[in-house]
Amino acid sequence: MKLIMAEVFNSWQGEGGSVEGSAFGRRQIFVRFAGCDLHCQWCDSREYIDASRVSRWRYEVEPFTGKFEYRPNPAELDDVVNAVLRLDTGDIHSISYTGGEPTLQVKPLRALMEKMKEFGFDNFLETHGGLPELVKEVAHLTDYASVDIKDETAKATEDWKSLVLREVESIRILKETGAKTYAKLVVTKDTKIENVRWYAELMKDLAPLVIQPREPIDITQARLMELYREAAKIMGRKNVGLSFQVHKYLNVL
Ligand SMILES: C[S@@+](CC[C@H](N)C(=O)[O-])C[C@H]1O[C@@H](n2cnc3c(N)ncnc32)[C@H](O)[C@@H]1O
Ligand SMILES: Nc1nc2[nH]cc(C(=O)O)c2c(=O)[nH]1
Ligand code: SF4
Ligand SMILES: [Mg+2]
Repeated sequence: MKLIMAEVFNSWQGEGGSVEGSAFGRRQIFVRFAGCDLHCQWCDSREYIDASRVSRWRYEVEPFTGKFEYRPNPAELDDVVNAVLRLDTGDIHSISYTGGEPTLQVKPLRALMEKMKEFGFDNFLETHGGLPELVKEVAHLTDYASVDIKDETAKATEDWKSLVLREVESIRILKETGAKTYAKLVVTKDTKIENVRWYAELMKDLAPLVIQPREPIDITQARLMELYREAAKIMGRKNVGLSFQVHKYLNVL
C-alpha cells in the first residue's frame, strides 16, 4: 500500500496543555502526512498542504537528532512502518498522526494504525476533524485525539460554520468510540468573543477545549484570558485550558 508522506521524527508532544486527552510533554513518534483540503492562513506546515508538490518524504535516522534521510513519494507503507520502528526509544507514549491532514489518506492511515497497535503502541490522531465520515473509519483505532475547531479568523474554507459543525461531529464520533479526545481552538487577536461562545456551546458536555494562540502570537494575554473565561463560563471551569506550541520555543521538531 502506498501513501504520500511528509516526515517521520521522534520528539515530545508540544501542544495540548493539561486537559484530558492531551499528550503534552509525552514522547511520541510523529508521522506527518502530506496533503490538506483546508488552507488555514497561519498554517505552520504549509509546505505540505499541496501533496502533489511533496515529491519526497524524510525520516529521522537517529531519534531526536533532527538528522534525516529522504525517500521519494509515494511511500511504501512498510517503509513508513520501518521508519517508525527505528525511532522507538522505548519510552514512546503514542504515535502521533498529523499533517497535512492524515484522514484524507484514510486507507493507509488505518493500515498504519492497525500495524502500530499490533506492535503495542497507542495511536494519537491530530486532525482538523472536517471529514467525520473518514474519522469514523479510524475512530476504533484511535486512543487519543486532538481535533481542531477552526476559528473564523483561520479562513480555512469558504463555509466556516459548517466546517465547525463537522468538526464537532468528529469529536462526538471519537468520544462515542472511546477515544480520549479534546478540541483545540487556535485564536488570534481578531477572534470574536461571540464565536468563542458558539464553540463553547457546541462543546459543552462533549469534550474539553484548549485555547492555543496562533504563532507568532499577536493576541494579548488579557484578551486570551477573556476568551478563556467566556468558554469556561459556558463549558465549566474544569473543561477549558490553554495550550502553547512549546516545541517552537525550545527549538525541537
Ligand atoms: C499542522 S496541523 C495538522 C493537523 C490538522 N490538519 C489540523 O489542522 O488539526 C497540527 C496542529 O498545529 C496547529 N497549528 C498550525 N499552525 C499553527 C500556528 N501558526 N499557530 C498555532 N497553532 C498552529 C494546528 O491548529 C493543529 O492543531
Ligand atoms: N513537538 C511537536 N509537537 C507537535 N504537536 C502537534 C504538532 C503538529 O505539527 O501536528 C507537533 C509538532 O510538529 N511537533
Ligand atoms: S487544516 Fe491543519 S494542515 Fe491543513 S491548513 Fe489547517 S493547520 Fe494546516
Ligand atoms: Mg506543528
